[in-house]
Amino acid sequence: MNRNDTEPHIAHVFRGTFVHSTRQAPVEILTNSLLGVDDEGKIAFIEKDQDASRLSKIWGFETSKIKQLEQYEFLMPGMVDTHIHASQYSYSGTALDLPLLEWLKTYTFPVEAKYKDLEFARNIYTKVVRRTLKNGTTTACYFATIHTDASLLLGELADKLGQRALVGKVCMDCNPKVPQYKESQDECKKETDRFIKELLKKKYPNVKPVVTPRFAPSCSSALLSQLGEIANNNKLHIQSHISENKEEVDLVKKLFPDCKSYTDVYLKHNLLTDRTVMAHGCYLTDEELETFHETGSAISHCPNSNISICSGMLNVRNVLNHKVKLGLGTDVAGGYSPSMLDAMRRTLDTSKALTIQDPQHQTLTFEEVFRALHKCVPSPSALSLDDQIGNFEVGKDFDALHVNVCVPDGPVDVFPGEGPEVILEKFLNLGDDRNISAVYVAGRQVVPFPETQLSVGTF
Ligand SMILES: O=c1[nH]c(=O)c2nc[nH]c2[nH]1
Ligand SMILES: [Zn+2]
Repeated sequence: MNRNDTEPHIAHVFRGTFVHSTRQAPVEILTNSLLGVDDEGKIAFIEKDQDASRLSKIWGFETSKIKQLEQYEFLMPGMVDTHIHASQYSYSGTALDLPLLEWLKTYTFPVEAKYKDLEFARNIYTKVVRRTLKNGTTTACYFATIHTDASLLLGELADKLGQRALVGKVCMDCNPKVPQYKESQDECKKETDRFIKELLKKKYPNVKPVVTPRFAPSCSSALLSQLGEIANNNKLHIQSHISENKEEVDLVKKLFPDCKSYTDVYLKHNLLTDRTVMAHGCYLTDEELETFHETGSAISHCPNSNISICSGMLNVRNVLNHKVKLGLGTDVAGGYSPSMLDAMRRTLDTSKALTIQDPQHQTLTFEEVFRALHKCVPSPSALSLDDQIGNFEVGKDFDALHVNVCVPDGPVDVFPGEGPEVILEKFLNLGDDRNISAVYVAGRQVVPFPETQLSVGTF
């Protein structure tokens, strides 16, 4: 068959093992298969077929260009961090000794205030995008700070380094404990409008704005309403925090006495939509989870943070039983690790801790958590990007990790007779960035970093 010049051409063909989630199965492993990516970065074919010459004729590629994956190598979809504070990356791994509200006042707000300085912002934002990409995060849902220009810079860096991202300029007009770190309601509205307009004007293919009220305690009711209106008028994503710790839940009750729950605060301000991602949710009641289900809003489970600053333990099984969309988040820097593999492990640990407390609790399986790593079907994904990413279906963007479980001096040992299921489980439980040989976003190889990007910032 002759292919028309206007049709996409094949940019990459891989042969070997591909692991992903489908509507039917949380883990599907295809061995001895071929996966082709076109020059628009989309998956052109994935076939369990040794007949490369037939496919090469149909698609017009040379079989000599096929990249062969070896015994301990596989491709899996890129991981999606549904909640990460790019602005807190500089102190990740430290400052984990206070509960949420004290932690915000003591560590977080003073650091975030520094992002007025664009050179400071450039250095940290470059590092967080690179670190997360290297660890296999192909999509990140970022909180920046209240500063519009630094938030735009984060979008520019994600685009340049090749990460898919939702970027949020943080909105907060109440901060009695650190009053110098906030804006007026009017500034929040104007700056959010400017942020959205300028970011969209850049036409970055994979970087979009997300409307970001920090959380109910730092926003007036008037600001929440305005942000709901902006998000709904422009069909934008929304991100915030909800029910992370008990003191915060009590504070919200006092601040919003007319709302029957924390969820009701966001519902009343039109902030719960099928493009909303709320982080934590440890103390949501069944009734609140029903509201999440009805509105199509998602929860970002951030287990490292939940444990590190002693916030609580989200019962993910209960969330799934309510058919609420669920993603995983690192929540750097309340969570100390920027790695989504860590988020997966902490998710399993928390689920097991809940089973220790209550043997009736149905522990999550590693397969279920694997699905949550890249937000796949059956329910629309936490970030509602399912038609575009999440697995290796034909037509989706090729966001993928090339994993090699057996690298010299790596963290994983393999033994004879171990098949792809074992190799996958070992990578998920024991692997790290040394096992991620390459990262692709929309077909573009973004890790290893190109030589031109090897030098980073000044400090
Ligand atoms: O873990 C968190 N990190 C934050 O920065 C934050 N702000 C409000 N609530 C929060 N929770
Ligand atoms: Zn957070």
